[in-house]
Amino acid sequence: MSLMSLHNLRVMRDRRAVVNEVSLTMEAGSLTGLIGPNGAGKSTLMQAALGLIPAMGEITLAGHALPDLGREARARQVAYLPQERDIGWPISVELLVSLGRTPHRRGALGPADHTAITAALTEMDLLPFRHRPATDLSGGERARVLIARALAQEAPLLIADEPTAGLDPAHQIGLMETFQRLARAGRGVLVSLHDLSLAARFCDRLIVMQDGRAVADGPPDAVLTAPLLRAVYGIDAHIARDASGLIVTPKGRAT
Ligand SMILES: Nc1ncnc2c1ncn2[C@@H]1O[C@H](COP(=O)(O)OP(=O)(O)OP(=O)(O)O)[C@@H](O)[C@H]1O
Repeated sequence: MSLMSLHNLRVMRDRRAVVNEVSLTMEAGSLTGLIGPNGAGKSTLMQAALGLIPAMGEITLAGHALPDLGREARARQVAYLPQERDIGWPISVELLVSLGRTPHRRGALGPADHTAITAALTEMDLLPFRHRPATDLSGGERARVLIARALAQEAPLLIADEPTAGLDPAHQIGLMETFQRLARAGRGVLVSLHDLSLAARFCDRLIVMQDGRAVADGPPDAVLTAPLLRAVYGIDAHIARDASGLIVTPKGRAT
């Protein structure tokens, strides 16, 4: 059974289809990158798949039609990292990460909750910050706190919208390694990215969006070709390969 399945998903904004008849499935064990230019519809697709905005089409989570699942059941099935990195209140890093456990508990935090919170803080390199107000951290550190909250949720599917934005190179690579580990442990991860080399190196599947449509879907080697990059992004790119995978370097705008 797939973790998530979208069939003919369509989202209208100002009478324009910004997600247009997209069908896809997310399987356990897959780290899937969602790529495409600004405005292609990546964030809208993610929000619609989670039921956060109105959409037409069918959305299934773990075999259940999305409308049949309550908020908690959805949150046990899928964790979401939005593109916005706002943290509204000066609560501690640890307390904020503990909110990821909300769908799993009725009362006080139990041993499984504490284990998940500590694991998420460790994974995101945040143990030294755990007692600090989350609002006092740098932009990249705050991003890691919100990622840790999503990891603490321990949902079978993680949907992350540009999670590497604002992270330094070491933490970008560390985060993609975390996602890769989660996928290898049997979870599904859908992540939108603008760094094509990161996408190529770590994802086992790439879905390319352009003008609301999914125009390519497959392994990075098959998807990231010079003609596709020219057609979708309007760039000429140098595509090379080393031991770690494809390296995609934009050279300039296509003429
Ligand atoms: N609330 C809204 N009202 C009207 N149009 C919107 C709204 N939100 C998004 N859009 C439009 O929908 C389209 C898709 O936006 P979306 O945020 O999904 O793109 P994206 O692929 O995530 O882009 P980016 O890479 O810049 O984050 C864009 O043209 C955007 O202007």
